[in-house]
Amino acid sequence: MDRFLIRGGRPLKGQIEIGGAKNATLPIMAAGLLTSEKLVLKNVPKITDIQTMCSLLAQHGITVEKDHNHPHTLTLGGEITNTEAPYDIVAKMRASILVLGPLLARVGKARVSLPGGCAIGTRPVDLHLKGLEALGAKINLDNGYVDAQAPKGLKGERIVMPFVSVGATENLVMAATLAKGVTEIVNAAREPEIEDLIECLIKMGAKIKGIGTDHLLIEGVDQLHKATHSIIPDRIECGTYACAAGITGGNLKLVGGKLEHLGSVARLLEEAGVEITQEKDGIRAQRTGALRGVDIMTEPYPGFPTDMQAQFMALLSVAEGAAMITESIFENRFMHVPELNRMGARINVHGSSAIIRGVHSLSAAPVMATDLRASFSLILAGLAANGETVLSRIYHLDRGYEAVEKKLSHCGAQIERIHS
Ligand SMILES: CC(=O)N[C@H]1[C@@H](OP(=O)(O)OP(=O)(O)OC[C@H]2O[C@@H](n3ccc(=O)[nH]c3=O)[C@H](O)[C@@H]2O)O[C@H](CO)[C@@H](O)[C@@H]1O
Ligand SMILES: C=C(OP(=O)(O)O)C(=O)O
Repeated sequence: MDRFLIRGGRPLKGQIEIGGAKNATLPIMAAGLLTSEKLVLKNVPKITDIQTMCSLLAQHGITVEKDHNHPHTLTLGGEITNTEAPYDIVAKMRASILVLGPLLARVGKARVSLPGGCAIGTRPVDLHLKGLEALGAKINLDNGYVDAQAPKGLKGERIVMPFVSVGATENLVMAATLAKGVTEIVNAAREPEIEDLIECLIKMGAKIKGIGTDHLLIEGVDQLHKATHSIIPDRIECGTYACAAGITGGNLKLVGGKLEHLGSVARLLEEAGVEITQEKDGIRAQRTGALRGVDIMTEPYPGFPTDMQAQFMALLSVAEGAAMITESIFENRFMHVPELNRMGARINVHGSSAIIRGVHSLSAAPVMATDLRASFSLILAGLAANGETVLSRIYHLDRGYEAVEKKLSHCGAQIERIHS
């Protein structure tokens, strides 16, 4: 298992290219199941979650062509020959559940392994299943699989989501594109990644109104067709590197980053002492003075994203004063706390809130990654700490961040991947 060796204490300066958003690419690749015509995707990040989605689509009969001259372009196409999403692939990546809606809509059946929980929470998929049932699917759970059937096709319906779910909204929007009649989704998630999915579906011929709002109207069509789409920049990768500039007292240009997608992350970075400015081709993140403690609550977009919580906690661990982070989305997303504390942070967890008392400096230690964003919070701590930090289990990180060591080294960090 690979590890990172980080020698901290150097301010990061320079430019980092922000890649395409993982959480937009995954549902958009699943949307490739909605047509047999070619879907050309540009700005696709080179990360292991995308490889996993390629394997899953291949399992369903979809070919995924890579373009060696354009390593961030994928072309999807072909007929669905198999409707089973097996446990061994779904267990690697929960977003595999996103093939359920498209398979049902296109061929009227799907058998998808239940994803189960993961390090950050139990993460049920009941809203996905109830929504698809409302569209007319018959769903049974057997032997750990969702067995879904809609032999006569899906039918548009009004669905009121009891709370906001990104994945359920995506599954239902995709399913509704080929349903008969109109589907209305009330209290839909409105993350930029959902807007990107909808933009792509519209290019494929879908009829969707309400883009960017929590109220979507989808008029089903008979079929979708070929399209070319470029994935939006990853706002979480962008926010993560902005935290790297902040925690090291550096100055980074985040090429391709979009302020409009950062939303409350930009405001809270500013309040914490990291200046964020939109430039012509990206965002500049620069620490201008001391870091200050700020209080944060994770919420659905446009609120503060749970996917930035761990990285912000690392930043606040060396800020002046106290801060409180409340995690309202996932019940177990503080696994990085004991590891940060082993590096000298002073963080106490009380239920869904963590109190962070800022310390003057962190010290290097061997630490272990527990999930994707927790991994990066430990890299941030390692970049700020004195001495050598060794971060193990970085396969979590490789799920969602492309070429981390290259991007950071280019800006003056000392970080090395140790293969073992
Ligand atoms: C691939 C992808 O895009 N992943 C993102 C997506 O995950 P994901 O789509 O899994 O997250 P959801 O928005 O669905 O989850 C939000 C909350 O709702 C709960 N829930 C969800 C569905 C359901 O059927 N029942 C239920 O109870 C979840 O357990 C969680 O507590 O949004 C999360 C919240 O912004 C992000 O952290 C993930 O990075
Ligand atoms: C939690 C995340 O991803 P996933 O939903 O794929 O586990 C994430 O991107 O931080």
